[in-house]
Amino acid sequence: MDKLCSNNTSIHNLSFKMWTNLHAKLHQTLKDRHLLPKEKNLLIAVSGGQDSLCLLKLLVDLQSKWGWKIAIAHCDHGWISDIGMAAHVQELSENWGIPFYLKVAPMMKETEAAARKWRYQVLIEIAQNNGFTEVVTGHTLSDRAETLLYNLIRGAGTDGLGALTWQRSLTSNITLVRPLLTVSRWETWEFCQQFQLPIWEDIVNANLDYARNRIRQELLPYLKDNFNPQIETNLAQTSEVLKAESDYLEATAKTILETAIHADKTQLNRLILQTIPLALQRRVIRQFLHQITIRQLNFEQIEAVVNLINAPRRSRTSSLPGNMIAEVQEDWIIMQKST
Ligand SMILES: Nc1ncnc2c1ncn2[C@@H]1O[C@H](COP(=O)(O)OP(=O)(O)OP(=O)(O)O)[C@@H](O)[C@H]1O
Repeated sequence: MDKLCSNNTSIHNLSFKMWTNLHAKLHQTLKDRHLLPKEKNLLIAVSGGQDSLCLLKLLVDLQSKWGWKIAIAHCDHGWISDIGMAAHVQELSENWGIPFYLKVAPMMKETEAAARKWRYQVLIEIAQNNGFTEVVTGHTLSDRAETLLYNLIRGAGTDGLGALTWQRSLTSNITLVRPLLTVSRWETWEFCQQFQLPIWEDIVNANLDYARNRIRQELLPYLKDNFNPQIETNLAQTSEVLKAESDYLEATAKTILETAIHADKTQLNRLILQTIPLALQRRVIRQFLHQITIRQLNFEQIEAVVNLINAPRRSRTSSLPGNMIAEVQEDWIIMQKST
């Protein structure tokens, strides 16, 4: 279901146009990072929670300075816990006189991951069908810190630790933008209180069965109280640094892979790989294996192939996903089906 509602009646909440530190901070971030250029068509993803409401109010207040066209998108996952949420966001958009797009999931999404995947799909669809070039979300500095901890605990490498980025391409002409990555959840809450924004309390956020909620409500407060009051900011900054480093290493590895790979795409030249540092060897091997469609690799499997770079002739790995093995033949590491 796809629905557009627009209403240009009184914009009662928006008449209160006070300029706060958060307005100034966002305005400066947008100028410094060129995140949302002037005159763009912005589709703001609003769940109804404090972060996306804060984002919405800030962008609406900055709209006249930047000349954007703004609309709201809400995705209804069909969960019982979300009953009333879509109507709440729709009412807000009507009161504020902002065009509103609603998508309702045809079938209830069973997991958080499935819901997220569907959400991005439908946000792209709405943007594509209605000429929006930027999809904007309310992810905060606190989300960034939580994502870093979540991925660290799961054993992610540098790429996973720098996962939540300021922007990324959703399609060739639609960009996902997260302008609140230097704003904490505490700041968005205070802002919502100040402007009496009608926050929708998502009861799923209170469910401690979810690892993310335990990180937010138990682990981070513990680390804050017992280790470092600035932990959220520090983790978010670490994530920012790691993102730049992993981008650089990935791009360098890609260039090396292009010179080391054989024309038949199944062999890698060991002499070239022997001259580069271990950090790059691992990335070249991983990119190579991804290219030949071996994707779900664990640490040991990548290390087994990396070890072949300096191994004696005829060495080989044990079986890798996809029933493949890697074997040394002269100066080459060769991928083949295991027999
Ligand atoms: N049901 C929804 N409809 C529209 N936008 C949403 C919805 N849920 C979340 N969003 C957008 O995504 C942002 C992040 O929300 P949340 O942290 O709950 O999602 P997440 O699944 O953890 O994020 P990610 O997409 O990075 O995994 C919100 O600030 C909002 O902009």
